Amino acid sequence: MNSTKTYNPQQCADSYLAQALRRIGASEAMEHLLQASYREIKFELPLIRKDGSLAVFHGYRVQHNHSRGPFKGGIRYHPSVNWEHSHALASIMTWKTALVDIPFGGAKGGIDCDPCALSSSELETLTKRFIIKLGPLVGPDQDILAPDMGTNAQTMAWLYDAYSQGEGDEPAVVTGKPVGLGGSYGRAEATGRGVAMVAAWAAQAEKLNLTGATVAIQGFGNVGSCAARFLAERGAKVVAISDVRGGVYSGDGFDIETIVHSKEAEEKSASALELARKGEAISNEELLTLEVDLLIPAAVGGVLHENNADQVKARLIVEGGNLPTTCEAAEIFRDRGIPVAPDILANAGGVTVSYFEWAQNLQRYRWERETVHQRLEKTLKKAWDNVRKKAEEDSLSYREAAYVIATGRVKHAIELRGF
Ligand SMILES: NC(=O)C1=CN([C@@H]2O[C@H](COP(=O)(O)OP(=O)(O)OC[C@H]3O[C@@H](n4cnc5c(N)ncnc54)[C@H](OP(=O)(O)O)[C@@H]3O)[C@@H](O)[C@H]2O)C=CC1
Ligand SMILES: O=C(O)CCC(=O)C(=O)O
Repeated sequence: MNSTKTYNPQQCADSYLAQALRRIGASEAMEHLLQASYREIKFELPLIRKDGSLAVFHGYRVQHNHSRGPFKGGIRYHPSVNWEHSHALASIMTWKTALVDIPFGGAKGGIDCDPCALSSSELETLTKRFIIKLGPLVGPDQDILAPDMGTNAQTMAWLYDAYSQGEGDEPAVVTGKPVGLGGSYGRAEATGRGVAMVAAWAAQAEKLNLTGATVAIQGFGNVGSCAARFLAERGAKVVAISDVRGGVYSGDGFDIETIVHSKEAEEKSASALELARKGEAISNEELLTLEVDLLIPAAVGGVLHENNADQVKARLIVEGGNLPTTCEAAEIFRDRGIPVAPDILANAGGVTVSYFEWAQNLQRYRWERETVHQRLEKTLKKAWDNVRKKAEEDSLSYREAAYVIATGRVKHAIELRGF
């Protein structure tokens, strides 16, 4: 579905970084420092499968930068997880937390497994071993874990439990936990909620009326489905959705609430696509080039690349997923005048509410749901206003402006701390 053979997430992240550092006048030595990770951890994860066979998976955690606060970022369970992906995703966490101005650095990692092919008890064992192997390198003041692709609130509960066995009860080591176990109201849907907010502000800036605007969303997991719900609430018409198997299209728009809240979906006995039965089958590649107002890639990286960017017909792209656009495609969109709200802004709602969860855990005090929503909106709006202003003042794309702001803040923090 994408140019995975040529997609190099690290090259992509480094290229966005290098452009920004040139703009802020950083030295080559500073560029080297900001590209490199602080620490990279890789380990074997043996697992005796239900049938008695031995499987060996690999765990990764890349701690990229902690100049502005403890390392922070998600854990991904997907066969594609490797050092290269973890490093690229960790570095963009550093820029994301800096852009929304929360007191964290950046990290990422995960396990190279297909979670759908493992039983719940196998996943629990693997997850608990993962955090035990990380030992003292994680903790509420060291590195705070969170969900990403293939992981969820249950995974976070297992991580919390395993960490607390050795360290005493410590919910702040991981965010995105179930609300009944120290999780924050609003974290589960925060990323998609933030995507919808940024989409609304960007649409307004680009003179695109969101009411009745057509939307195509690639990936209908946590981020994609929540973005769909909140955009539908704002009057947009979600005409295409997809999962790993492919997509569905309906010119009339899908009833997102029904799909998301249907009994089958909750029981996970049917995919979103099976539930959207009235749709016409399309491929994931076709979804990206539909004639829509708004395109939201909310699955894997590198799906918008040099071979399809010319065919994209959307008027606005909002990056729900991480690194969905290669640097070549970003240039094509820039030349074609298609605005892109970049991942480090558009999907920063998740880590923002993770910060709120961490703060609540440290205070041992739960905030009201409304407080979380209001503070999320305030944080993202400030970041959006800064990005828009910088883009206008310096004739930059939204991504270029976001990187200039974020990298400038991290560089400043490093300089203040000293070497
Ligand atoms: N969860 C979060 O809070 C945050 C997530 N993100 C990013 O958002 C993206 C999605 O994450 P999230 O929603 O949490 O993950 P989920 O695992 O909840 O959902 C992923 C979705 O993408 C689909 N998918 C997987 N592979 C492909 C593919 N090759 N082509 C098309 N669709 C595919 C999955 O289909 P199926 O279910 O059939 O496998 C599923 O619908 C990732 O890039 C992640 O890094 C960013 C910020 C925060
Ligand atoms: O909530 C978090 O801490 C991190 C979420 C994440 O992994 C991301 O923003 O890509």
